[in-house]
Amino acid sequence: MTKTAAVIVAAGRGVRAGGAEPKQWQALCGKPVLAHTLAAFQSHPDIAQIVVVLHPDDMMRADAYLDARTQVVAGGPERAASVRNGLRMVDDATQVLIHDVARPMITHALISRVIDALATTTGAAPALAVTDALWTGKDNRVTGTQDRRGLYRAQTPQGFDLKSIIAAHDAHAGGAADDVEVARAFGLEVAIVPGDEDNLKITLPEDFARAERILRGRDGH
Ligand SMILES: Nc1ccn([C@@H]2O[C@H](COP(=O)(O)OP(=O)(O)OP(=O)(O)O)[C@@H](O)[C@H]2O)c(=O)n1
Ligand SMILES: C[C@](O)(CO)[C@H](O)COP(=O)(O)O
Repeated sequence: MTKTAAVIVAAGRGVRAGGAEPKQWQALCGKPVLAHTLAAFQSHPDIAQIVVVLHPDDMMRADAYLDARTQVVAGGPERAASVRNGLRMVDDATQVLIHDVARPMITHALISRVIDALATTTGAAPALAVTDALWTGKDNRVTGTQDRRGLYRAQTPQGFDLKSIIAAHDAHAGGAADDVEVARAFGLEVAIVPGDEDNLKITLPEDFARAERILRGRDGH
């Protein structure tokens, strides 16, 4: 029987976002970013287990947002190490969705799209095709243009057969931009799932206001 776990990576320090504390602990419509992200997975009917990967300094900060299916583990010095630590805690699933805590606008529809895609492939991840012209630049001057055809903006959750992605991470030395990079280096096939423009990664200070606008729109405000 197929069972799905989620690994929520939340061990970063959110340097680019600024603020008095790491972005995952900053408020979004009155609740920490982490609370929004966790709630989306905890309320999804097909998620059997959740592992939250926290910075060692934050190990007690998530207690108020945990439920019976949610466990905490310490992360590592880069995202890939945090993912590995999270994967090691998964013990009640055959496949796993790996998601950035910094993407709190995740919806059940997108979670379900990734889960459904895993029925026919070892990897599946959401992305949006690049629709703008692409340049290279230096010192605020355009230095060239790039062909956008075949380029995508990757999102999370990135889903995989659990044993396959564990083997891929065990075989992958060093960091990686995402888990699709690790999976493909190991030879795994990864299907592209339609992403969601609202599934932004809170990275810069201005992203909080955009996320709040989306949240308020969902609540009909
Ligand atoms: N050692 C790390 C680094 C990042 N992450 C997580 O990976 C996700 C995507 O990373 P990013 O947006 O870069 O978050 P930060 O590393 O916190 O941001 P910054 O690079 O601005 O410090 C985030 O949910 C972050 O918490 C993690 O779990 N462990
Ligand atoms: C995993 C990711 O969100 C996919 O777009 C992205 O690679 C994270 O990048 P970051 O530099 O760790 O923010």
